[in-house]
Amino acid sequence: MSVVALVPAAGRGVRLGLGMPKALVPVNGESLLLRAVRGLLAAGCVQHVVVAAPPDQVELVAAELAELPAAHVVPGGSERTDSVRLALDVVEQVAPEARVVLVHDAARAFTPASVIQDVVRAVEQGAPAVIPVLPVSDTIKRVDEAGDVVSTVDRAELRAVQTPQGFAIDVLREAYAAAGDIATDDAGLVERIGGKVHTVAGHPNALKITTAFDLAIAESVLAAGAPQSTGELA
Ligand SMILES: Nc1ccn([C@@H]2O[C@H](COP(=O)(O)OP(=O)(O)OP(=O)(O)O)[C@@H](O)[C@H]2O)c(=O)n1
Ligand SMILES: C[C@](O)(CO)[C@H](O)COP(=O)(O)O
Repeated sequence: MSVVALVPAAGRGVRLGLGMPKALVPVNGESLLLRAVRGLLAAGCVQHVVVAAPPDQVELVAAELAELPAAHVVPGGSERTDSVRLALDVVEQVAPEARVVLVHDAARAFTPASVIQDVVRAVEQGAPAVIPVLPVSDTIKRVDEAGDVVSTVDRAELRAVQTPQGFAIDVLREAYAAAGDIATDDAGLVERIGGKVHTVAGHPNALKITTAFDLAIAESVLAAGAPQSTGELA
C-alpha cells in the first residue's frame, strides 16, 4: 500500500527562540527537517513526503531537501492545522495512489524507524487512525484560574501523544473536511467525526524539540556517538 507522509514544518520556533524557523535549525550540522524527512524515507515504508514550509521560505526549504527527490514542498499556513491541510490538498497530485497518510512534525526529527513502521503497519492492518503514545510519568493536577488545585487526575489512563500519526487517507480527508476549528493534533479531528483512534507504543527519542533544553538533549545524545544517517538518536 502506498504511503505518503505530510510534514508540517512551517512553524516559527518562537519557544526555541533562535529567530529562525525551527525546522531549519541545525543539530550537529543537519537541520531538524532534513533529519525528519530522511528518517521517514529510511524507515522503508514511506514513498512520498509533502513538506509544509514557512510561506516566505519555500525555496530555501526545497534547497534543503534537494538530495531527497521523494520530498515535495508547499507553502504552509498560520496554524499547524492549516499547514497539514495545505499539504493534504496536494496529495492527489503528488501521490494519487496513496491509501495511507502519516502526519509527522519536523520537530520530532529523531523518531526511531520502528515507531514509523509500527504506525504504518497498524493502519495497513485496518485501523482508521493510529497514534504513538507514552505513559505520563509526572503526577497530573487539575487547577483552577487562581492556581489552586481542584483535583489529582488518575494518570493511569493518560498518554502523551507523539507523531507520526497515521490514517487511512479517506478518513483524514473526511476529518479535515469537517474540521471547524484548529486542533493540537490530527487524530483529534478524527475523534470529532466519531472515528476510532488506535494507539501504539511511542519512544522517548520521538520527543518534540520545542525549547532550548530539548535541543540541548538532542545535541548531547548525538554528540555521544549515536548514528546520524537515519536521523535516529539511538
Ligand atoms: N503554522 C504552523 C505551526 C507549526 N507547524 C509545524 O508543526 C510542528 C509542531 O509545532 P511546534 O512544535 O509548535 O512548532 P512551532 O510552531 O515552530 O513552535 P512555536 O510554537 O514555539 O513557535 C512543527 O514541525 C512546526 O514547524 C506548521 O507546520 N505550521
Ligand atoms: C501533534 C503534536 O506533536 C502531538 O503531541 C502536538 O500536539 C503539537 O503541538 P504544538 O503545540 O503545535 O507543538
